[in-house]
Amino acid sequence: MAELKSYSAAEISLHTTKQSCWLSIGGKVYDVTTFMEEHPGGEDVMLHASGASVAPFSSGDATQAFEEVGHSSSAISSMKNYLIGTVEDHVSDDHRPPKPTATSHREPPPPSYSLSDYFLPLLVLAVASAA
Ligand code: HEM
Repeated sequence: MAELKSYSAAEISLHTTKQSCWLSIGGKVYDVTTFMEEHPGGEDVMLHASGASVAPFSSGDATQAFEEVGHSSSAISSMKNYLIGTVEDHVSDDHRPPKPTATSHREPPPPSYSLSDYFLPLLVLAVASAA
């Protein structure tokens, strides 16, 4: 597959009109200009989600808006038709910090044997052989 072009947030935010509407969803950039009219959710939601001026999505990131709708898997698979590139310097998964080494390096607890672990079977053996 050909390398996807990477776009800066500034460039993406220039495409927020009916004439040219780009959405940034999950670190990928989608040009939905031709799809807007057919979009079952309407054109306005797309314009809003792309809008650099809309407060909650000030970076023009439509990921949250897209996910909140709970789009069907067919909607998700149709997204590839509009894919034009990736977001430059994208921080994946809601700015998740780098993997904490403490949890990824958790060691299993050492096996602990108490005296009764040995004593009990021995006692059973002794009783059995005495019988
Ligand atoms: C490339 C991006 C997108 C594609 C391909 C897409 C596609 C679709 C499709 C196929 C549906 C019909 C229901 C379904 O199959 O889930 C739908 C519904 C909907 N979409 Fe999108 N969508 C996109 C982005 C967005 C964004 C950014 C929003 C912003 C909020 C949005 C809001 C909605 C809403 C509200 C509905 C529900 C309509 C209803 O059931 O009345 N969509 N979308």
